[in-house]
Amino acid sequence: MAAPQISEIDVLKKSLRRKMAEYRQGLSSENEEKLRGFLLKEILAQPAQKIAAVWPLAEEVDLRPLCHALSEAGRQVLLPETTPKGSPLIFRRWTPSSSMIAGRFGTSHPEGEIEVPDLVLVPFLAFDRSGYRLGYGGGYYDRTLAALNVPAIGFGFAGQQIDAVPTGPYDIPLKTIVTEYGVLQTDNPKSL
Ligand SMILES: Nc1nc2c(c(=O)[nH]1)N(C=O)[C@@H](CNc1ccc(C(=O)N[C@@H](CCC(=O)O)C(=O)O)cc1)CN2
Ligand SMILES: Nc1ncnc2c1ncn2[C@@H]1O[C@H](COP(=O)(O)OP(=O)(O)OP(=O)(O)O)[C@@H](O)[C@H]1O
Repeated sequence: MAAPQISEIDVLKKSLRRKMAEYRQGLSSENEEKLRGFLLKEILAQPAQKIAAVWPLAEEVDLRPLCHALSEAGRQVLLPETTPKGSPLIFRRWTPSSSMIAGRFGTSHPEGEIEVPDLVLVPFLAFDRSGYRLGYGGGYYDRTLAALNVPAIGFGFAGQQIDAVPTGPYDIPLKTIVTEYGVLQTDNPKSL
C-alpha cells in the first residue's frame, strides 16, 4: 500500500517541478533585496550562531549578500556540500575569503571545516500555506532536517506559492517562510 502511494506522489511532484522551474524564470528578481532584508532580520532575531545558507543555483534568490551580512554580524555561515543521493547534506564553514569548489548537480561548496548548523535556510521551487515545499527532487533537505532537528526557514518569492504541494511521508513542513512581502508563520503542528 505504502509503496505505490509514494511513487504516485513522486510522479506528481516531478511534473509540478518542471512547471514551477519554468514559471520561476519569469518571476522578477527586483524584490530580492527586500526578501534578503526580511530574511536577515528574521535570522538575527534568533539566537542561532551557525547558519546554513545556500550558494545560488540558476534563477534562485541570491543569498550571497546575506552570507556576507551574517558574517559581518558575527554569525557563522555554513554552506551545503551536495552528498551522494540518498544521504543528508553536509555543511562546511564559509567566510568571505573562501574559495568555492564545484560539486554535484552544478552546486558548489567551500573547502572549510564540516560543522553542524543550528538554523537551516531552505530553498524551494514551490511552497504552500502549511509550510510544505517542493525542492529539486533529491530529498536532500527532508533527509537533512529529519537528521538535524533544528529550526528551518524557507525562502523564495511570493509567486512560488501554490494551493497545496503534494506531500509524501518524508516531507517536513517549514514553520517559517520568508518572501519579498515579509515573514509567513505557517500553522502546521508538524513543522520544525
Ligand atoms: N542553491 C542550492 N543549493 C543546494 C540545493 C538547492 O536547492 N539550492 N539543494 C537542494 O536540495 C541541494 C542540491 N540538490 C540538488 C538536487 C538535484 C539537482 C538537479 O539538478 N537535479 C537534476 C536531476 C538529477 C538526476 O538525474 O537525478 C535535474 O533536476 O535536472 C540539483 C540540486 C544542496 N544545495
Ligand atoms: N528522510 C527520508 N528518508 C527516505 N527517503 C526520503 C526521505 N526524504 C525524502 N525521501 C525520498 O526522496 C525522494 C525525493 O524527495 P522529494 O521529492 O520530497 O524531494 P524534494 O523535497 O523536492 O528535494 P530537496 O529536499 O532536495 O529539495 C522521494 O522519493 C522521497 O520519498
